[in-house]
Amino acid sequence: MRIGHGYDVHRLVPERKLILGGVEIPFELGLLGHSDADVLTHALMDALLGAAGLGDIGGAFPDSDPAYEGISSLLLLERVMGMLAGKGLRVGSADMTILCQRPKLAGYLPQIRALLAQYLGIPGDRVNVKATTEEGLGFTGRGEGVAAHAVVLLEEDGG
Ligand SMILES: Nc1ccn([C@@H]2O[C@H](COP(=O)(O)O)[C@@H](O)[C@H]2O)c(=O)n1
Ligand SMILES: C[C@@]1(CO)OP(=O)(O)OP(=O)(O)OC[C@H]1O
Repeated sequence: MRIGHGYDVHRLVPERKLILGGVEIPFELGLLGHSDADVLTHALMDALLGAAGLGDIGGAFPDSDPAYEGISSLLLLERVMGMLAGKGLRVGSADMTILCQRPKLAGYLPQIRALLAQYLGIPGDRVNVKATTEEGLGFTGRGEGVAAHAVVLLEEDGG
């Protein structure tokens, strides 16, 4: 069994979409990035790559490469899952936390969880997605950005 942790931050700005775990959330601001800036999926991919000993998303999908401009992070997650399969690894479970002052995310978490479980190839009860504010403190508290943490367990095929 292998464990991995991922963390990512993206800035909230006008005229961008707010996409978290592949789900578009209606809000007046969205996340800035080279890709779709889906901070939750980025943290998840970093946890998966970390557990597999495969580095990080910046190494796998450089933000200097125009091929990734505006790309859906779910497509990148699909590629990460292919990299894990190539090493004989599958996901056991995943737990994630989104740090976000606004908007309220509770109503979207079940949809995000179901979608990510599908991409991870595991039942929904092996995936958990939580949201918390940071009580108005720091950059997430001021609404300047959204951060996400992810922890995953990987299992070896046949293990
Ligand atoms: N953007 C957010 C942040 C939090 N929630 C939900 O509210 C609960 C309480 O949050 P605290 O930061 O006060 O602990 C939290 O457990 C989430 O369920 C949310 O929906 N959206
Ligand atoms: C996802 C990638 C893809 O180019 O771009 P960004 O959206 O800028 O996101 P970041 O979290 O900075 O990770 C780097 C890149 O891998």
